[in-house]
Amino acid sequence: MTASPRTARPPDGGDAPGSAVRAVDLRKTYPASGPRPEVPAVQGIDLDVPRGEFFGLLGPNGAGKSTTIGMLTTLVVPTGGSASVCGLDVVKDPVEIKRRIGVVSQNNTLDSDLTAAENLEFRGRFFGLSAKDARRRADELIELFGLAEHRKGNPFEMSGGQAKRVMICRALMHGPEVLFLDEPTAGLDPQTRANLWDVLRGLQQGGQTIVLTTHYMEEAEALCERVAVVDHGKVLASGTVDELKAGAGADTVITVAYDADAPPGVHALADRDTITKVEITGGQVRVFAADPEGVLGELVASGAKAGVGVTDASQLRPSLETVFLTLTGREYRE
Ligand SMILES: Nc1ncnc2c1ncn2[C@@H]1O[C@H](COP(=O)(O)OP(=O)(O)OP(=O)(O)O)[C@@H](O)[C@H]1O
Repeated sequence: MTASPRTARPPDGGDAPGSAVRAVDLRKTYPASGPRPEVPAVQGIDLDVPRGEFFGLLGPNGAGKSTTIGMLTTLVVPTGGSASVCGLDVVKDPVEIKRRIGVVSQNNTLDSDLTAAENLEFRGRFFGLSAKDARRRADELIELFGLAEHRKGNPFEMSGGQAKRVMICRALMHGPEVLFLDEPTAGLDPQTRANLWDVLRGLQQGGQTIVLTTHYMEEAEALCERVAVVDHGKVLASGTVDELKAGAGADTVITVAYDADAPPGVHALADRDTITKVEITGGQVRVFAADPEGVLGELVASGAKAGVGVTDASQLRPSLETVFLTLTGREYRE
């Protein structure tokens, strides 16, 4: 399916120059509450998303992605730095920004008293469309998103994927300049996720600027033109997926777990030109290699020579996962 709602471009209808989203040293510290200390959820994030781009904030749970999206969509008040959306300041112009953006949150926030179509029409009316225009726009989106069979359905009796499509339609009712999606495919099965990816790709091909958060590496790789990798409230690296892979995560990462301390032979690997680094933690050895040929075999052979068995082994080719490993020294956990 190719979704390209007509009104999803900037209001001037063209390739408006400039940023759709900008953040400079953006910060949010949630205050202490009772025994809970304050939480520095976002600790100085810089972003610059041009119009028309598909941009992703990628990071594990708790990295600060939702808080960042919350500030950009004016729901969370920053405690430091600044941010603008469509050239408008998120603190000074929240009402005007809300007119210019669409937001799809993680949870189903559709109105259970209304059908799918009524949810859309209600949103259209809220944004000032006449009843006739709201119905026409809702029909158009329902058709585009393959929801015709569900137009009279209750949004809480639909599958997760169908409800998410209705939420995306609702967010598009007023032709927003920027569409924000917070973890749009979290909890969906792989087939439904792939279908939603097609929907989102179609939207972007129609000119829609999209900012999404995800903790799925493969989602960011599949959809985003540029990605910011976030962890502990900070951007660790940003760029196109290829740039990121060619930079921090250019190596293949070979990890071997032994059933005892790493055998002495593995230290020698670090001297080789094609090996960037070797990390040894107890019985685990992780080798970052520009050329991985033969490395895994050598790690197994070193173990056998020292009478140490291998309990686990993996080899990751350069990907966002190796980028994350290289940047943080930690494996990426969803
Ligand atoms: N309202 C709040 N009050 C206090 N702490 C919060 C609040 N909202 C989030 N946090 C904390 O801020 C940190 C960042 O959370 P945030 O939800 O922004 O991360 P995330 O990357 O979106 O993770 P997830 O995908 O799990 O939502 C976490 O430690 C979280 O517990």
